[in-house]
This record gives sequence, structure tokens and C-alpha cells, in this order.
Amino acid sequence: MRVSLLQIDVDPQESPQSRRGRVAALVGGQAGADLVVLPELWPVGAFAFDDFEASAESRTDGPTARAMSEAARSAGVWLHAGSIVERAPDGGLFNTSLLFAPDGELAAYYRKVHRFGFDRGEAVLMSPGEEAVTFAAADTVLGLATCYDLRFPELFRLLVDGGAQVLVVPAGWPARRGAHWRALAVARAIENQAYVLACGTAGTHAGVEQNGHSLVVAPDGAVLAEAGPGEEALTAVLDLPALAEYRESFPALKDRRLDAGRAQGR
Ligand SMILES: NC(=O)CCC(=O)C(=O)O
Repeated sequence: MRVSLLQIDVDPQESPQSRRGRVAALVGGQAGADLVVLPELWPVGAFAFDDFEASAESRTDGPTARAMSEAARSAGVWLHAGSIVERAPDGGLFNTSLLFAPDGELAAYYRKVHRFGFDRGEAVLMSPGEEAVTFAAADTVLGLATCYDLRFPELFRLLVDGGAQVLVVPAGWPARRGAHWRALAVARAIENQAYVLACGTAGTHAGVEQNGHSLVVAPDGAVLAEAGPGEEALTAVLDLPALAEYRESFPALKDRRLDAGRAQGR
């Protein structure tokens, strides 16, 4: 399975409309990949909180959904189009990832469960998603998560219980916590014996330097590919039969003790 992670530079000088056109062309350049992945909130910037309201769009027929549906169709690829600020029919905002099939259909969407910002930004401007989402695509099962979700291993367990073999994590991760990004992506791969595709943004927006350093991590924690800090297309080949063999030969997931009680204070 050939994957391409497009680590997009979110430059506030570039309009979302212009960036959408540029990203669509970049997706077009990945024809032949089985899955192309984009980062979190790349049309607006994950930290551009002041612009969330104005950039909110429909997940079915907003400008990003339409452009990415057409990009997936013309390249003939599965496209995880990163996330958008979704305006829900009731007016609420969500940080919503979109997965398009090679015919351009919106096959699945995931609303970020863990909102970042504590008492500001996304955490107060957006509503939380309530569901873990897995989806069979490109001859595997994808598990969907977004950025800050990386810090919550229990979400990833739900994805693995749902059959996920490839965990797709679009992000807008700040450079100042780059060490956490790498450690968490590798840990989620090892503990879940799954591939992790962690696709971040590049550049600086809203005064927050982005980490870049998108990662493709194998189920044993080996980093198969890592981007630099700038805009880049990162490619890798995932060996899905080897993943199944690895889970058989090192069956740690089967040793989970879901029956064990909570820790007791003594
Ligand atoms: N966009 C985000 O979710 C940022 C997460 C982050 O900065 C962190 O977990 O650290």
C-alpha cells in the first residue's frame, strides 16, 4: 500500500481559496498512491482561532469538500483530506476530518473528540465529536484521529477494537512540542501494533511555528519515513501482510486484561 502525506505550509499570506487550488494540484501529483493524507485544518490553520467562524463550511458541499472530492476523483486515490472547520446544520462548529473515495464520494468523516486549548481556542469555539470512526479503505481498515487526540490512548484502543490497522492522524502540531509529537506517534504505533500516518503542517500561522516532521511509523515503532520542517510530500510503502504476521508473532494485544479491576487505593 503506497501512502503519501502532504505536509502543507499554512501561510497566512495565502488565501484559503488559493491554498485549496494549490493543494488540489499537489494531490493530483500523487496519482498512483493508494492513500493520500492532508493535515489538520490546513485551509485556515489549527491555531487561527479568530478565523474559525468565517472559514466554517459544510462537510458535504463547502469549498474544501468540493475541491477535495474532485481532487480525489481526478487522481483516482483515497484521500484523507485532513480536517476543516465544519459548520453543522444546527450552526455548531466541529473540527471534522473528511475521507474521500477514489470516485470522489465522501466515504467517512470524523469529528475530533478531544479539543485542544483548555479554556480557549478550539476547546471553547468548537463542539466535541462523540464517536470513534474506522473505515475499510484501500484494502485495509483506517482508524481516524486528529492531532491532540494523540495524547489519549483510549481512543486508539477503540479504533483497534474496530479493526484499524492504519491510524491516520492529521495535525497542526506546534514546533515547541515536537518531542511529544514523535514520542506519542511512535507509542500509539507500538501499543496498538498498527501503522501510524501522522501528517502535520509547516510554516508559522497565528504566531505559532508548526512542527512539520510528519511521520510514517511501522507497527513495531520503526520510523519508516519522516519529513523535514517545510512543505513536503512524504511517501512510504506499508506492508499489510507483514502487519498481520507481526500481530500473530508478537500477540501483545491478546494479553489485554479488560477484566482486571480499577486500581485500588491501599
Ligand atoms: N491542534 C492541536 O490539537 C494541537 C495539539 C497540541 O498542541 C498538543 O497536543 O500539544
